[in-house]
Amino acid sequence: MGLLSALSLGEAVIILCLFSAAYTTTLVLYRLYFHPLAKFPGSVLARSTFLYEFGYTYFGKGRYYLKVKHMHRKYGPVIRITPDELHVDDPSFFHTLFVHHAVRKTENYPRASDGTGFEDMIAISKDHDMHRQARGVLDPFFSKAKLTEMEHRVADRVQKLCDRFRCIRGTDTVVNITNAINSLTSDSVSSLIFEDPSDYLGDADFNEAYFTRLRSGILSVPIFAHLPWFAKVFSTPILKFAIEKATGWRVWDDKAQRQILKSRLRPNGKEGVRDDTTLIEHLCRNNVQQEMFGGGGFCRLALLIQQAGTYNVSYTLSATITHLLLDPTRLAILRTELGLVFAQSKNNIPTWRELEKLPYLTAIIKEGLRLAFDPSLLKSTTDLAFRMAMGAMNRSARVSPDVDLQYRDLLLPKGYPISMSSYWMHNDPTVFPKPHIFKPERWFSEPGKLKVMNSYFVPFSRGSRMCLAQNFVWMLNYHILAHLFRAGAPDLKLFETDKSDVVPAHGYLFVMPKLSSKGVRVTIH
Ligand code: HEM
Repeated sequence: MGLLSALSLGEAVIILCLFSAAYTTTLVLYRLYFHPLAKFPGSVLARSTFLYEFGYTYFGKGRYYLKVKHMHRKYGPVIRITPDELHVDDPSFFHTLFVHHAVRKTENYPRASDGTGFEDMIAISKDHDMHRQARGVLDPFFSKAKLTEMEHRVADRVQKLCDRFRCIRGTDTVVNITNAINSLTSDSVSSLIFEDPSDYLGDADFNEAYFTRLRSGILSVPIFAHLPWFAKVFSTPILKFAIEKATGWRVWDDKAQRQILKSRLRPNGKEGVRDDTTLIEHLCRNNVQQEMFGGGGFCRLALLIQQAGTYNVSYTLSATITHLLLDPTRLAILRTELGLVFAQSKNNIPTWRELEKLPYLTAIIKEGLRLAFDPSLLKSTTDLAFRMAMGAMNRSARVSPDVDLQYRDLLLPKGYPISMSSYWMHNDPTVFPKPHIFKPERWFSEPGKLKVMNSYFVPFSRGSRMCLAQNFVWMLNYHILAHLFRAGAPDLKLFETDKSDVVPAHGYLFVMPKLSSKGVRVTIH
């Protein structure tokens, strides 16, 4: 106190600056020369500061994935892309990194959740053993068998979407398909979790405002991720209340609270078993402790699952639909295939099981998940080399807590995140010739080639932390595409939409097309 009061303001500022400079220099030197990852190559800025990643993600509008690829070209297949993280650019390592729990323990990298609003969960759970327990109770609910029992919930909503299209048919109304599919997906996911699900499909504009906010939320993730104090300010109770009021996100919490009460009040024996069971009821009946999902319990879990994948589904499907609408020849092949199955199925409504036997439809869905686009949209061949297929542009990281991982002659130390990007695998021209072309027929290759393609096809990741809802995503894809393109379905025509509205261009938390895109829009005839 005595020393401080003896200093003038100017002197105090100088001392503070000197102290900060000394601290920063020491930290940078430590990161460059003494850190356990110091021997791994990469640009000096990437190895010494997180600002490099922030700059390319925020100011570069989600283009760090391109910079990372550039660094690989210069420094080799294993590089250090932040002070804490290694990145591998070699598909042969994917199945070593993303492993099943029987192979070894896998933890999540907490920084990957920073800025998403789910920092407390780090997807389902950071810790390996906690994660195993949680997936142990969640996986049965998302199994193919269980989803087949709940299939009518998705089929009914697809029907509702088609009915709405029929009502609009012949008018000049422009429909935003991206928002419509977002609504369909949100309502379908909601129907798995709550007895009182959302009804965005009933909104005149398919709840455009909600999804616009979701999109701007995705764009602001880098700010919240890199400035944690900023996120803390926003999570103060008053601001939280204001944000929840403004965004309407509170609605899921309220629904979850009500659902927990309802489910807990039901008898636990056989008489409590119901056909229209929900995820929350499933957890209550299995006496799962809420703490398994962190301090927020079932409510946080419900919110996570509700929001985890709707954006991905609507982006992928909007792109697939665009490719088909721009390609009458392929669309005709699909329509012929669908005609047969609709004619032969009970009540002219095929089931998921029947639809997944259709080879062309299946190839279209796979190609949509791999997602390609037209190279003529790009200005230069350099662009072409970089922007070809979707996959997760944003990398995905795993931590091996107990054992070092071997990559060729390198030992990748345990306890540090190692990441990879499926984007480059889906985009490998040696496996997917002309990867920029949307070509479902590529999935009819001879068995040897197909085996390699399938091992490079990882839209849902692999191993113990792969997507919880991949079966659900397949089911949704089958129903939506089959009903939109069956004979007699309303005819969709693209409105002021071209491939640039679906070309992956920005690698934020989720992949985004050009930021000026208004989504895929159609008129209905
Ligand atoms: C096209 C659609 C989708 C794609 C491509 C996709 C892809 C993925 C991927 C790659 C992961 C692993 C992330 C990582 O490595 O850290 C993942 C995890 C996850 N996904 Fe999806 N997803 C989709 C849709 C959905 C939907 C609709 C839901 C919810 C109903 C969902 C729920 C989850 C959850 C909860 C996790 C975390 C799993 C865990 O930590 O164990 N996803 N997803």
